[in-house]
Amino acid sequence: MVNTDGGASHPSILVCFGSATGNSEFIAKRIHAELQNKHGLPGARLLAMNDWKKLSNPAFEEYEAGIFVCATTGNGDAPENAEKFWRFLKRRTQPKTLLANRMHFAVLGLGDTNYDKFCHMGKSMDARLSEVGGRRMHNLGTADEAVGLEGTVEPWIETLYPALMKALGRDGVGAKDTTLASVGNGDTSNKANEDSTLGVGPETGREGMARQGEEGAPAMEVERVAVEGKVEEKDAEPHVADRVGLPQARGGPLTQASGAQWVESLLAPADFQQIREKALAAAKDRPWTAYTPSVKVIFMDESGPGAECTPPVAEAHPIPKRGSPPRSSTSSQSSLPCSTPLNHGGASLAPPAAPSPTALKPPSPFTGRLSPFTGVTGGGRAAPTGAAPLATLQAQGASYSYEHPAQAKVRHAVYLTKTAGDGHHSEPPTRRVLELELDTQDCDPPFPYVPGDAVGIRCPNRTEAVERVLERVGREGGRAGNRKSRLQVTDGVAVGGVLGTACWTLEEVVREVMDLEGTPKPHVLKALAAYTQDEGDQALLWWLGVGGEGGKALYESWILEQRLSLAEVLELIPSAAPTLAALLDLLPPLPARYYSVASSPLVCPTRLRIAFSVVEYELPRPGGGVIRRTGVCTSWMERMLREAAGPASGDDKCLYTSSRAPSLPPSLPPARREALKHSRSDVCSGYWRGDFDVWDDAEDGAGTGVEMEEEGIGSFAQKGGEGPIWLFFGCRTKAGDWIYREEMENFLKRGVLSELQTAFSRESARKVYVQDRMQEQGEALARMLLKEGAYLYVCGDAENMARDVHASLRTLLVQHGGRQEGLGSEEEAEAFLVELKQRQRYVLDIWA
Ligand SMILES: Cc1cc2nc3c(=O)[nH]c(=O)nc-3n(C[C@H](O)[C@H](O)[C@H](O)COP(=O)(O)O)c2cc1C
Repeated sequence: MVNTDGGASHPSILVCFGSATGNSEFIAKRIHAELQNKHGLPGARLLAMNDWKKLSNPAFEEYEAGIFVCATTGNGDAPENAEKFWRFLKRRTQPKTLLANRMHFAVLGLGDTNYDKFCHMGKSMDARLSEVGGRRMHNLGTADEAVGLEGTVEPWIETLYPALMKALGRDGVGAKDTTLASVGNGDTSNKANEDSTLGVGPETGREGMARQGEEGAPAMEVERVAVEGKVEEKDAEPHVADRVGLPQARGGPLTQASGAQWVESLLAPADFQQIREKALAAAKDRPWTAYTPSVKVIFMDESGPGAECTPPVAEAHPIPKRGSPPRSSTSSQSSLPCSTPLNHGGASLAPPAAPSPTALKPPSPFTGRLSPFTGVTGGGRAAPTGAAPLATLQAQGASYSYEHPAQAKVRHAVYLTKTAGDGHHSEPPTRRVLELELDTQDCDPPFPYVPGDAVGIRCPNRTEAVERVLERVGREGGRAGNRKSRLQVTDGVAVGGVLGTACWTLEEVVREVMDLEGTPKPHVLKALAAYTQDEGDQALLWWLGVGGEGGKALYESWILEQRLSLAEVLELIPSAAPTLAALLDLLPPLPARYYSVASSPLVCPTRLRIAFSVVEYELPRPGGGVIRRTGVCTSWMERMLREAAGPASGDDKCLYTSSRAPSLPPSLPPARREALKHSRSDVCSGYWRGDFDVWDDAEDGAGTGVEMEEEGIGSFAQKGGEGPIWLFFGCRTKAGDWIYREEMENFLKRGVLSELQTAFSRESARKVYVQDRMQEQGEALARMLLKEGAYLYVCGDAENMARDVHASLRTLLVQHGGRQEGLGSEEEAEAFLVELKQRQRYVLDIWA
């Protein structure tokens, strides 16, 4: 959380965020920095919405302008750091004159159209601010993560600034950035307020922004910053080597981007040449925009004051405790060595890309870091509604977070999928699912978790990416050329919270903190143009960054569709050499990747399991062929484990395991302990109450969809007698990726499961999915849902599986419920399903 008040008495502008996974926070930080550094508004205050009372002037209604960036989480809910504020704002007793027609406001909502209540918070907040007397200075923006946030966010921000300046009566004053000509639809009239009284304000979604772009002045036309070849040295700090402004375009022949092997497949050189020529033509006679980073990098001198700074391991990741944490039942068990009973169909290690043979090493610390999250994962993945893990965590007094992660050791890792070479199967595996057990025993305070939690793994950037960036920032000269140089960052925008006050080495910052793997946003490319020596490269980056006249289409087809990372862009554009300050300013922090917990704290509170697919996929390559891509974190985990494990030994099922003796926590009742010896599942805290479940595991993506299976079924088992439990499970092939098969069959045999329906999509000419199996069992399912009060849990892919399952449910309800149940049409069935969701009887844990 950012301490945002800075002591200024009556700042007039608030930039507030409500964010669960960091997107809104990052956007708000960027807006705040740009207001301060580019638009001459140093009084702007940045804060998480809940922190409004911490301001030196907590009378939020007295601020002249408020910019609200808010995500929607849960089932249309406010993120935790906005909840309090939202409760305050929507209080019925709030006077209609709360904002006294004084505060000008703008709301940017973040959401995902895979969810039912798309951008519900943004829309509601926009409407409510208007209801209580705020004056809307800019259209509501609704950014959709399903198609990429930047399509809405970038134009919304571009048009926000002129609208804000107009609202403050400062048109053009203090604006250093000449992109301010476009006013967008900054209607501050009362009409704008009237428009939003229905609860959904005038929107600026993707289409809305397109319209707005047509009306506003195109950015290309207004960027007129003359830089006549001068490289300005703006910062007087020793060792700060920020080059500001654009070097003189040299003309001369285009540099042919050779592209090292790791990006060679991304773009044919011939295409590249053509593209650069187009960009040059588009950029002809266009002036450039300077870029001024708002962060300052101070390289520490070994003998100077910096010698006292603390390296990040000790200082940047202390685990803060809030008072003395109360010992919960979970945490009290945390020092016990725990069981890892392994009795499932794990595959022997048959590495598709085995490392060079080495001896098996003893378990080593997991160099990634763990941070818990409120039931969410990156990439729009949701943990089940109803779980409140972070609250649990906080109740226990620990406050691990992205910035303060815990460290864990790997105790055990095994492939759950069978692979070619395991002695049983000659077919290559369709995919590899790895189960990993992490030991959090050394965490102080304990690292608690509950079923339904997701844990974030912070992994480093790929070595190639790190090397590329180090080489480029090294061109800045001075200490930026030395990867071991310690540095501190001040006025940091994006990564400030992660760096804290510790001094990191240059290499650490590049490897662990900046996101080099994400696709760079257009504004990043535009800024990069200012750090590029070659005329063709400059034109290309600028063209991609400003959009318009083909640049936007190129950005989509070349950067977005190929999912080029920043490091790959640098590889393809050899003359681009941004400074470290620029990168720290422009890039978001490397995000944690979230995985649902696949174990139960009651079996062992200090052993935490996750199961994930090693992400590998292909994208169509422009001009034919395919581009192979791999997931950053899952590949890293697999590689790390392989390196630790050494070569596969014939009958070794485990990729990696430790020698700890298994034992169960003594506090469990004897009967329960006995039961647990025979299964790896356990009870959970009341979340799973259901009667049947659907898990589909056939899709790509890092999640497996099965991770809560143990929890769910274990919970049902414990609750025994509440009703039958049906499980629909889908994957590609029975032999290849039916993970946890043994457990499922065991549950069936023991009567824990009443029905197990499997669907294998690649076993026959006709693809069979879980929804097909559900149709076959339509009558029973409709009866359970309509008459027997069944609960339904759907877990897995959001885009295809969850949608198809939903459609199937509608159909089977009409077919088997029909008129006598009041479900004569699909619309009526849909209304019934919506109600089921509201009652938490139809719960989704899905991800795109
Ligand atoms: C658990 C979870 C629940 C979500 N629920 C919704 C929702 O109900 N409606 C919506 O439009 N988006 C929903 N989203 C999508 C987020 O709003 C979207 O990913 C956004 O970019 C997150 O921004 P943040 O990182 O600032 O939290 C949900 C995402 C997660 C992870």
